[in-house]
Amino acid sequence: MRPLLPLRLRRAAAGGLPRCFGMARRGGPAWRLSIEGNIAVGKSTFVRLLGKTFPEWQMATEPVAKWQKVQASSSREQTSSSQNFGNLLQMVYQEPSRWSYTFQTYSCMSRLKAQLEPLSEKLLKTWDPVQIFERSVYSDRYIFAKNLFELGHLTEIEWTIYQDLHTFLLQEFGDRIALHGFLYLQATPEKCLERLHRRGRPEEKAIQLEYLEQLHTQHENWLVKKTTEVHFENLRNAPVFVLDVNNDFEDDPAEQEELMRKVKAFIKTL
Ligand SMILES: Nc1ncnc2c1ncn2[C@@H]1O[C@H](COP(=O)(O)OP(=O)(O)O)[C@@H](O)[C@H]1O
Ligand SMILES: Nc1nc2c(ncn2[C@H]2C[C@H](O)[C@@H](COP(=O)(O)O)O2)c(=O)[nH]1
Repeated sequence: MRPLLPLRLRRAAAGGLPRCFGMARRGGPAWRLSIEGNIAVGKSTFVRLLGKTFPEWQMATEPVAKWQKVQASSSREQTSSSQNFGNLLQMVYQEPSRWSYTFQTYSCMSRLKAQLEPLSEKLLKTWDPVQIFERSVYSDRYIFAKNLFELGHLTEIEWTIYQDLHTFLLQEFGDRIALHGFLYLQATPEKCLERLHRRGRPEEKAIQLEYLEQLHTQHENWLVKKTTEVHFENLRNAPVFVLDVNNDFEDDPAEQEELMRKVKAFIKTL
């Protein structure tokens, strides 16, 4: 593991003034936060609310549609009718032992690409730019891949190769993919199951409460209890802000305002 400067100093070295100097600035390095949380806890809904409240911020949503329709990369020569290789999300739920390694490789790559996206023109003109990511390369490993290994859907050799690849890629990309903090949307597994049923994504029909309980425990161990062994210094020290989203805030403007106020206050502490 390469030694890293504390994030504030790295931001300063990269040309932007860290907030501890108390000055807003335009176009400097952005604050980069990931929204984490269980399946159907409300991450996409929350990201939409952030987008509405802070239209100048840049949002990277989780590329679920890409996992539902895997296609060859567009950088190669393309015909107008791109070939569809299948619904990997459905495949991993139907046959987890066969498809978990493939899924984690693909999801990790898509998260890596999202975290490498440059700042948009709009964000470059913004005072105190903020980039929001729906999940991260870290939840890929410390929530999903870890859980699939513990369930026996990733073999020892697959888990070893995945971790080796993950560590290598994250070290290679270093600061370019660094995050300054995490917003953990927390709700009971029962509440998540209720919302999952309400959303009605066909691939998720067979998900049982037990799976959401396992993922809930993985989130708590990583982000709250900090008992998950992590392999990146900057991750160990990254601030985590826990937001209780058990309440139905979708139709409650006061609750929405309070949540947005908390996010702004969290960013001020970074
Ligand atoms: N706070 C909330 N209160 C009530 N319903 C919610 C809330 N957040 C999300 N939902 C609903 O729950 C379902 C899952 O939300 P979604 O944002 O897609 O979750 P995620 O992105 O975490 O998987 C959607 O039908 C959404 O409308
Ligand atoms: N096996 C994995 N499944 C994953 C991963 N990331 C997301 N998912 C699944 C969970 C949901 O069914 C769907 C979208 O997630 P939301 O929580 O946004 O609804 O994709 C993963 O890394 N591995």
